[in-house]
Amino acid sequence: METPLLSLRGISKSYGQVQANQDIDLAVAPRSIHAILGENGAGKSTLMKLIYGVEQPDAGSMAWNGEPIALASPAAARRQGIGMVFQHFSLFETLTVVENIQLVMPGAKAALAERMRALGRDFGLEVDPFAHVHALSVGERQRVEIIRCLMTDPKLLILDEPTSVLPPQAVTLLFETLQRLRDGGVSILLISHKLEEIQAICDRATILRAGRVTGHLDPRAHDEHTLAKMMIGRDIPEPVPAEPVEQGDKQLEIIGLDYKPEDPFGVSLSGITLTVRGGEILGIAGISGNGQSELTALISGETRLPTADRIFMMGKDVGPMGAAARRKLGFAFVPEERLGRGAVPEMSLAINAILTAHGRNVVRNGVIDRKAAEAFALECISEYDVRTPGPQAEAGALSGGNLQKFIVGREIMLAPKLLFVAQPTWGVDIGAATAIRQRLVALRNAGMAILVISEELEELFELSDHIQVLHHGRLSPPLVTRDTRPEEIGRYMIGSEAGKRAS
Ligand SMILES: Nc1ncnc2c1ncn2[C@@H]1O[C@H](COP(=O)(O)OP(=O)(O)OP(=O)(O)O)[C@@H](O)[C@H]1O
Repeated sequence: METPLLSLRGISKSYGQVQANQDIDLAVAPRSIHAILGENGAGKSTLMKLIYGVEQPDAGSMAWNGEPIALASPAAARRQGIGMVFQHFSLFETLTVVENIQLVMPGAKAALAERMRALGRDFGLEVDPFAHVHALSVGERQRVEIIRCLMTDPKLLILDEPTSVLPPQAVTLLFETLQRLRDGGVSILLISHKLEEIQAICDRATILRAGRVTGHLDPRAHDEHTLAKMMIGRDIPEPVPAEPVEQGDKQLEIIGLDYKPEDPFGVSLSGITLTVRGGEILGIAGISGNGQSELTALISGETRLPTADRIFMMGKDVGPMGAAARRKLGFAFVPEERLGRGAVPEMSLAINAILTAHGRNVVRNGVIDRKAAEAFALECISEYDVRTPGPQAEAGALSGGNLQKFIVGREIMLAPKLLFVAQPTWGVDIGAATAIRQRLVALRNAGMAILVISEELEELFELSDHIQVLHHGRLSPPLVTRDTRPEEIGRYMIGSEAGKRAS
């Protein structure tokens, strides 16, 4: 057998009591696209951090082209020829693309721009080097991150859930790029929860469960069902069907809302009109950056409206009200950013529960009832299958998907009349994603009004009774999901449907 580019033997890493990686063996072949699969908390990110030198293993050894190596830092990994593109981009928005590159690479702007263009041509990563980053789409920003890695001439490129932030068209382009890179001699390690993507481009896959390797295989030789079962150890649950429900009260109504954000890079909203009734799920589709964050802040109460008569919740004019006042009316909210907005990373899960659950008897006469808070957190952990040592664990120590499960669970447990969830299953594994969607549909069947913003069209089709599409700060009319094809939504997403109507 050909000498692997990278091989790991017996790699282990613990965080306190948690054995994040145990006795991992892995061989990455030259010129291959190798997927790392596993449910939330299985240890995928930890393994990538060990390979990129961000963390050090407690035990085990690594070899590069058959020679032993130890990677003390990301700089050491880069010198060896290992590059990593993180899920969260690290670009300065006010600088141009080439200025961002200059921060990490020596060289004059003109020469760097020329190299960027050459890499762009070779690998299908076209971006204008002199564009300002704030003006770029998410897909273009990701290309900049990849180019920045490629400028160091890596032999191994690590990508952590690269497609979760991309609209469908950009995913296809990214895959073409990855295949060209492989054909050009680069190996790629790819974390993804999307099995169809893995089957489309990966040559090999390694499956992790609870920190251990449960299998190495060729993903194209197995169907999605088998792969999913190997990952989560059981069959994927079936979706809950939406039952015919009598139309409930209007729990959220937005009427002709215009809004110009203070942020010069923000998106202005115009003529936003929508209604969510009890017993209904309304989905908002669209590519991020089309006004989603502005609309989300206005609905959650993070941004207050100076004018009245635009946003109503449970029949009350809430536009000028803050977030806490809206919650008192029976509104609950799961934000897109889990750390910082959804949870405070340095605090325990029990304390994080109190942040929004103070109405649930966990605070008495202004004093925190620690026992009640712990019991609430514990119930959330067991109901939503949050993998963590317990309510005293710090939120920041949970894997991304497990924290998402906790936050969604916490908000649902508040039994709101109106629930607003942004990206309900971002970074959540397929087993947990199905479980979250099942809950949402069951709550709808029980009469709750639910608003979902998601970039995943399939998810919206599974969940929503109606879909509206946000594009350039305008919302399409509501489309009845069962009478609508995904291509129609796709046309609204890129603005061609609205243009057709106007002309
Ligand atoms: N800094 C840390 N401190 C304590 N525990 C940690 C830390 N980082 C990770 N862990 C724990 O290690 C385990 C593996 O986490 P990791 O982030 O590697 O999982 P993952 O497979 O990438 O999950 P996800 O798909 O949710 O991103 C989890 O139980 C997590 O809680």
